Amino acid sequence: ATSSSCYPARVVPHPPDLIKWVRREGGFVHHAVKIAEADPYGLGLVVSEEIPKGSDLIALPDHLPLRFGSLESSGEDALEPVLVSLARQIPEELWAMRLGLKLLQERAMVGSFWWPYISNLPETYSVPIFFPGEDIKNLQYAPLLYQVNKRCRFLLDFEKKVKDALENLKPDDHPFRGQDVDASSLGWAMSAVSSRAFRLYGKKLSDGTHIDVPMMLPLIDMCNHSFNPNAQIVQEQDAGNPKMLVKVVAETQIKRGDPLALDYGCLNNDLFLLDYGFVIPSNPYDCIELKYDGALLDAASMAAGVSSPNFSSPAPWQQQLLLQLNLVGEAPVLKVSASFDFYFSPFN
Ligand SMILES: C[S@@+](CC[C@H](N)C(=O)[O-])C[C@H]1O[C@@H](n2cnc3c(N)ncnc32)[C@H](O)[C@@H]1O
Repeated sequence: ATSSSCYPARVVPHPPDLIKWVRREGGFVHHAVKIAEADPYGLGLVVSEEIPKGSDLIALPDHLPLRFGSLESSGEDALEPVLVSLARQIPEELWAMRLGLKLLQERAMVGSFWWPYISNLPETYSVPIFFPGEDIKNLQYAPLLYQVNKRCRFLLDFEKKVKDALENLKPDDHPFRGQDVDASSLGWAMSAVSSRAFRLYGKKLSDGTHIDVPMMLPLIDMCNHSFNPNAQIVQEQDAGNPKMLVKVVAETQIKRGDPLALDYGCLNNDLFLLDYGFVIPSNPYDCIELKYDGALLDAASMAAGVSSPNFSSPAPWQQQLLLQLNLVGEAPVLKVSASFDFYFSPFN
């Protein structure tokens, strides 16, 4: 993923100017903020003059973020029943697919309000669900392979559910305007969301709290990631106006020509690769999961020519040590952070 540095094609070859669209829709974009090629990260935002710390860089009024909407709502923002029923079949951990359904619906709709945004999205994503089979195998690391396979299986199953749900619908009731939706378009939508959406405060509840809502933030999502960001997302509520304004504010002074960078979160490289299609060299949040699998270790030892390895029936003192190291027992997984020097050999 780190080596896939080519400029990503967009949904259409010459999409409309996103900055103009945001301004026309009542948003604010600092005059020095520009979209530019940010090799090797695709497109990005850069500044054309020095910007002081604390300056507003972008502000989006409440109607610009793309959200899924409430599954329970029956008001004017009510979703089509078929979309609600499909969304309910998506496991919580794959929340990106839910918002992905809305994205596909808007992509299929002629004259969609979000077309200027959607047409600027990358046409393809470098996430592992799109890797050729051989490359998936070459990931080698079991916990990551498990997640990739789970996502691929989900997409194939979900394709069938979507096709069944749409089979006998009248054209007017069809959420994707009669367009075919398959595992590949579902994967595109899920990846577009997982690599670009932010979880922000949704509407205020009656008890004053907010629920987290994933949303796609036009233009703001052109910012690439850094663990040393120079910008951050801020949500503001005007007095007397329940609607939220989502802003990007300069967290440091930004020099002319610098890219704008947001921190996507304290994620390990598995999550970066699965959701965003890139990894961070020397990621301080990276970790690996170890699991003691006696049978597998015996097989590997025999293949390596070790005589009577006996990993699957450790002596009581060895069993005790394995328990202490959390390598066997109730939760037999040991997470090891990449930032620590690690040396482990239970039988030495
Ligand atoms: C929210 S989008 C940012 C805009 C994106 N570069 C574009 O062309 O539309 C996130 C995507 O940008 C790229 N990206 C962002 N930060 C990166 C980084 N630090 N290293 C490599 N790729 C990065 C990855 O392709 C990621 O999925």
